Amino acid sequence: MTLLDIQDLTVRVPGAARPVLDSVSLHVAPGEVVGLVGESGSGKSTTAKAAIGLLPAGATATGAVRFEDTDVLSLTGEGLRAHRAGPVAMVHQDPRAALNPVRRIGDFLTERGATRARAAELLAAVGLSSPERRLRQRPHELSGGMLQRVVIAGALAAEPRLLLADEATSALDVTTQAEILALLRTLRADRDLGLLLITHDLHLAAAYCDRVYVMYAGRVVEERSARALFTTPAHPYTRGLLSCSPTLGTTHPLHPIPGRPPSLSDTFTGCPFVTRCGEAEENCETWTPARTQLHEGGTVECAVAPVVGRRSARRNGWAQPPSPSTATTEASHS
Ligand SMILES: Nc1ncnc2c1ncn2[C@@H]1O[C@H](COP(=O)(O)OP(=O)(O)OP(=O)(O)O)[C@@H](O)[C@H]1O
Repeated sequence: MTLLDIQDLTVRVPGAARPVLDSVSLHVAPGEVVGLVGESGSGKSTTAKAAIGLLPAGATATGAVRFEDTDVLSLTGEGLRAHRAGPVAMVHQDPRAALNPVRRIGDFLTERGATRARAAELLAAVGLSSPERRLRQRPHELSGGMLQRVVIAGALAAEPRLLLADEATSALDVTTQAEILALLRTLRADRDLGLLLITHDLHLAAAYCDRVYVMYAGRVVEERSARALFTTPAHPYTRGLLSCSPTLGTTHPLHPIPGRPPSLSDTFTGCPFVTRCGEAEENCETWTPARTQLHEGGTVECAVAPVVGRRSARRNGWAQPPSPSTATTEASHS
């Protein structure tokens, strides 16, 4: 069963030379923790917001966003409000932005439909001690980590089935970050909650998620189980992300990916990553890579990456094949 099912979602905004999202497909099942990873501007937040029917101003969308039996993109008015207030909840980076500084924590939770007793239960469920006392406190009396727990309690008030966490731990110190991520994992296990974890940190996603989608320039360039992504990353961009982010206990030098991600005014005829890729070949500038199914599950969108799981390092191929003399074409075309 799938909770959230996004199929070939393409989103365009006025004035942009290329789509913000380009044929994005993504799914989340109940009780699954799914990571969405990529540099700034790759389209992670736009993808997550599409799940609550929130598109950029003036945007046009093609493709489908389904939540259980609901066609999210066709929702309007009361139906859209009910969708956002009910089965899907979103938690952002800065908990202070979500909380009114002069209102008590109890007010924040009761405004979300919880009774006083239920509000105390929710605070206990997110690991806050002395919940009755917390209900009477104001945001400035709590630390950033405690406030993020309050915001998560507020998100749980409507018993959501999917939680979208958009850089929800990025502003916290590492210890608190680990505690909040552990809390989210506990909540998904206890409540069969689907969790979409948006982060720029691939190591963090690999540690906490079941599956991970890697986004670049509005496209999903790799989708794998977290373990496979971490041990045998297929896309040169994924490998670049792994080698430029530090991990505890390793001393190897970091290798930043050269250049910058493309802006919405940049267009490409071939692979969007070609100008930053150390493995690019001539055809990569001209031909769109095919989205290839990997044998052990998942997909990669790179023509020159070896197909993971095969004995021989054969190529994935192109959506539109270049001349037969220069590449092998055996991919399942997207
Ligand atoms: N309302 C909007 N109008 C125009 N462009 C937008 C709008 N919202 C997002 N964009 C553009 O779409 C692209 C993707 O943005 P998005 O916020 O989804 O990326 P992201 O991967 O979440 O980045 P970040 O990690 O910085 O939040 C960016 O180039 C951004 O500037």
